[in-house]
Amino acid sequence: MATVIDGKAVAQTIRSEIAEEVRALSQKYGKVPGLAVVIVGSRKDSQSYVGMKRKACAELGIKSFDIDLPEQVSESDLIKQVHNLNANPDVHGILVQLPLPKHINEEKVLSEISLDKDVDGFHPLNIGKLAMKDRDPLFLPCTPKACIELLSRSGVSIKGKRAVVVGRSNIVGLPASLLLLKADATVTIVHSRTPQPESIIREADIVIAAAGQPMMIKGSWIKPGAAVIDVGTNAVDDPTKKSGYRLVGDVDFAEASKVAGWITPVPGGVGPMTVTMLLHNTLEGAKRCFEKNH
Ligand SMILES: Nc1nc(=O)c2c([nH]1)NC[C@@H]1CN(c3ccc(C(=O)N[C@@H](CCC(=O)O)C(=O)O)cc3)C=[N+]21
Repeated sequence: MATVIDGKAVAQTIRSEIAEEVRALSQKYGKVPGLAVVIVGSRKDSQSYVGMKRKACAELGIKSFDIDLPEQVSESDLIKQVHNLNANPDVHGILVQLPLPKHINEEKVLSEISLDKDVDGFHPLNIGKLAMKDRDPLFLPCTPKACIELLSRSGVSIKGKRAVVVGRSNIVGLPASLLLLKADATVTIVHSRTPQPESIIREADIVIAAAGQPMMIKGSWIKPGAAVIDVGTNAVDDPTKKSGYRLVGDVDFAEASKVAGWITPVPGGVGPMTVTMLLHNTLEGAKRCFEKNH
């Protein structure tokens, strides 16, 4: 039976560490870290994620700046908001919740975020640095950073291991594979056009599942003893729930947990850690800013 990695508990531990550092900064400089969370439109999932982020800020003593824009906002008005936040000295991190409405060019908006406030790590330059040897981006993208942190806090070493990332999205699969590579794993990415992904996944000591396909990874696909990090957050219909749905990962947890050495659950695995890494990035950004101006 696998050790189930309790993402909520690890996140809580890190959150108390962050809260402690926020108190220390506030004593030393008389200022607290600030995070701007920008949301466009009213997608229910985005509203819920943004709500979690703002609530977590409040709990840790980080000041949150809430920018809520209508679905029809123009690209140039959104960029104006980003420029305002870039210029605001009380804001140390800027997050533009994705996905954006179709009429807005996502890459263009993300490129306007000041590099030293890019707490999502989505600025093309930060991603470029992530892809290069011996270059360090100012911020690591939150979900990939959450995956690595969960492995290291569970005592799973990465160096020399075979890692397979399932999915190649800009926000998870691709940066996660780059981070694993930086940590000296031998990395393979499998995706929707890979024939027989199971035969490749079976060779992995570390699996990061980020395909967005409910329970696609079966227990028989997992190498015995492997570490399985499940990034999937898929809502599936469940009439027994008051909400009418429940969240499942990309991994068939019931099967895989019998084979794996470590596994993260959904919910309660990577999700709470993603938000925590955002807060951690905000703290880092604020620290760099306070030290520079001191
Ligand atoms: N600019 C930007 N940055 C992001 O980091 C970003 C984004 N856009 N767009 C959407 C994705 C998704 N995402 C999640 C965050 C927390 C949970 C999370 O905490 N999930 C809980 C469950 C929450 C529930 O019950 O609904 C859990 O897994 O336990 C999940 C998903 C961040 N994203």
